Amino acid sequence: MAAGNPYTVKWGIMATGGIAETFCKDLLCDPKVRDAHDVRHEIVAVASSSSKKRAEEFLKTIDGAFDAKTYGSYPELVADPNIDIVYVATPHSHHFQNAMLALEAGKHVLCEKAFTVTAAQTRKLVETAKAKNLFLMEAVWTRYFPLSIQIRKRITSGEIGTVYRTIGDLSFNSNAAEGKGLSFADSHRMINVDLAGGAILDLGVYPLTWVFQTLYHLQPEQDKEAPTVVAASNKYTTGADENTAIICQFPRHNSLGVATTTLRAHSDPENDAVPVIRIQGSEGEIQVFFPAFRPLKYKVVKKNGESQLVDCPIPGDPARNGWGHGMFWEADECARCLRDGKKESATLPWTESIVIMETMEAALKQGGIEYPELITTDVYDPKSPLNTGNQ
Ligand SMILES: NC(=O)C1=CN([C@@H]2O[C@H](COP(=O)(O)OP(=O)(O)OC[C@H]3O[C@@H](n4cnc5c(N)ncnc54)[C@H](OP(=O)(O)O)[C@@H]3O)[C@@H](O)[C@H]2O)C=CC1
Ligand SMILES: O=C1OC[C@@H](O)[C@H](O)[C@H]1O
Repeated sequence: MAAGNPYTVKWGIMATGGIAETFCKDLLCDPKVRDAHDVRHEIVAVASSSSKKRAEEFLKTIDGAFDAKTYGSYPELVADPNIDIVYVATPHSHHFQNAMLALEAGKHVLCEKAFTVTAAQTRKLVETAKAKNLFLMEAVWTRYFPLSIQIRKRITSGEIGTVYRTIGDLSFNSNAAEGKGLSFADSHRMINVDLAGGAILDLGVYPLTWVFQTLYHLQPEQDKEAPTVVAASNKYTTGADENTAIICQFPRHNSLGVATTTLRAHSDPENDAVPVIRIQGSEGEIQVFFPAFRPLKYKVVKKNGESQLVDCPIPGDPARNGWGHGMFWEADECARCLRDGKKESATLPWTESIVIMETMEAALKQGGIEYPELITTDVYDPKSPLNTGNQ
């Protein structure tokens, strides 16, 4: 690749919901605005399981990629020879079947979080990507923020000493205005068990990401250990978890992680009054501020009380009305991995995604949360209603 000639990745977008829109608007931002000069992104195809028309409307919504192909089904999308990588933006319930559909069609995959509904499904995705020599990554975008990279480096430098505990929370007060219910309709993906709803899989994955990237990811490869998991959940009337606390004990490193998530209270009701993530070491701690999925600042507090507040703003593209959400950094990681022939990201290796999924599965089990066989099976079925658009 000639110097100055950025590597181009051609994206196929699977689904046209909220996060697909946000991700695509980020892909349309000029990489140079975030000082990325070695990669660029093109949206070459979009599919809606609803209709081709929905996919066409989606291009107007993102205000770009007007020459992208539009499809009315996911199988048509994955058959498009012009796509390098598919971005799976369906509910958690669909991730396994949809990501398998793309892998089996020979496409690299970036799949939204939570990766799958069970650990066996994640293991099957990894096994398939390995067998077909394809790139696969879970879209835990927060890991690729400059803020997260700085924090990982400051821990590794020993600045806060030995880290013994990471506490994290991601919660929203979603109580209904009247009565004791939640503000979501029972059919909403947040609480609908047919869509693998619940706090753990949608929100809990973020405090767990902070627990893992500080207590697991930074350990030497040979010393990494899956945690002992103790968890408890309160269930909503739909059967999904509405309130969960997860303890991760790492005996080999004498450390403990605590991840909490609820739909009944807000992490930080006074806005920036309290840190939502605390990474606590022998010489001090690093505090990250709300929200755990898209933090814009952190504070280093030394044992003697000295502190340093660090702002990490997300750059906006003036040519795109100042838009910039922060999902472009995970997209850049995918592009660099494809350019360099890597099949997994060193920032979130397959093994780590599997261990985190095993942790969430243990929490779901201990909380008595159950999901239907259609969305928990690890048997790929191209004719599954999750792939044909009938579920
Ligand atoms: N990284 C982040 O910050 C965020 C990540 N997410 C993740 O993204 C995923 C999607 O979330 P979000 O975009 O908010 O969800 P939406 O409900 O807004 O969109 C989901 C899309 O999936 C498709 N879909 C296919 N089958 C179904 C079905 N049976 N029920 C509902 N939708 C279906 C639809 O697109 P179509 O009709 O076009 O096929 C729908 O628009 C989740 O895994 C979530 O965890 C969500 C929000 C933020
Ligand atoms: O990933 C996410 O981040 C923000 C939340 O509002 C959303 O429900 C979740 O899926």
